[in-house]
Amino acid sequence: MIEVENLVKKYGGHTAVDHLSFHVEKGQIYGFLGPNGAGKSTTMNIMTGYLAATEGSVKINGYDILTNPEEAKRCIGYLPEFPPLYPEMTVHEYLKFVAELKKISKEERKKQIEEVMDMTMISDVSKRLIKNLSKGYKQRVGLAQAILGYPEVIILDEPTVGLDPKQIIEIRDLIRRLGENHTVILSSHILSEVSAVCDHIMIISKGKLVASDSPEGLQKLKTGTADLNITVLGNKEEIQLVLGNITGIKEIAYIENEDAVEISITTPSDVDISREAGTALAENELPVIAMSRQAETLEDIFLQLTSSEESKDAGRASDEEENDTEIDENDNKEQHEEIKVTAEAEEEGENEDDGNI
Ligand SMILES: Nc1ncnc2c1ncn2[C@@H]1O[C@H](COP(=O)(O)OP(=O)(O)OP(=O)(O)O)[C@@H](O)[C@H]1O
Repeated sequence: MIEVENLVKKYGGHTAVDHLSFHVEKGQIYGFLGPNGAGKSTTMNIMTGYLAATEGSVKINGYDILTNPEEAKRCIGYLPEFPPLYPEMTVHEYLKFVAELKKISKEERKKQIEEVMDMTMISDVSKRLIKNLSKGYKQRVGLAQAILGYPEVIILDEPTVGLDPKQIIEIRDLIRRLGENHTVILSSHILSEVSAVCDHIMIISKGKLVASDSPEGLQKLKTGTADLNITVLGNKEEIQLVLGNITGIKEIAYIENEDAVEISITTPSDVDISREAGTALAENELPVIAMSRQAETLEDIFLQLTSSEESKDAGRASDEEENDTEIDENDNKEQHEEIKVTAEAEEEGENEDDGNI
């Protein structure tokens, strides 16, 4: 359904997307996960035809986004990180305008606008000016415009960013429902977000794909170990003798302080020796003054896969600003022109301007 091959995007001297390849199959929810600056928005902007790639290709249902943009774009609904909303329009006017841009037939338009407003729960604000809506409602309007025309693929860039917990749950539910009839790709820098809704997770770091699997498959990347840290009053030799009788320890290290010893123990994640170790040390009059156990989580895997790249990213923004090119503006030109041509959206209904929602 979507084939991304060897995608590269360079901003001046900086490579934001670095030979990225992946395929997206029909009818699944995909999560594009990566820390800030990993290249998620850039990739989505290229996939949706907002931005030109430096190298590589994107095919949507067999249509190349560069050479067959109209056919390819018809298959996609896109909610960018900053949705192109028109603050002076009412919600209904805006959706009507988008429906026209998407060339939805006049007969279909009214029905579809009502359906998407219903799905995104914005019918009650249809006559409000967009500028007076809260962030959560604006996001829903952005989603509604992406769904209009019922494209096969819906691409959502950080759809829950800036929303409150209740709104996040509502948007997640909506994404799950969308996943029943559409292929959905969403980006996020929060692991819990993608694991909550996605069938498949692609982890991107510094423009490269570092993992691609189901949430269950990613669990298998765990090293399968747990760390137990114990601080004991006593001497190292005595402690070594006591702990030497306990089975299940993979690795053990001791740091001697003045009158205490800090012990770091690694065990398989399904082996918990904390009770046995605590009891044995106490029975041998070796008081335990601190103990903590930590099993590896999916977060740890995400951090391991991405953190080595992150420090290199620090401070890059300023260099990039200097090197920035005009490419983006030119890429967006086509869209702006398209909007200008059809910007005579008809007035409909009253512009109720009665406060924030
Ligand atoms: N127009 C631009 N000019 C120069 N550098 C850019 C431009 N747009 C993005 N970048 C850089 O490219 C890299 C990838 O940015 P991108 O916005 O795609 O990342 P992201 O994963 O979506 O991050 P975020 O979650 O913060 O939006 C970053 O280092 C960013 O600073």
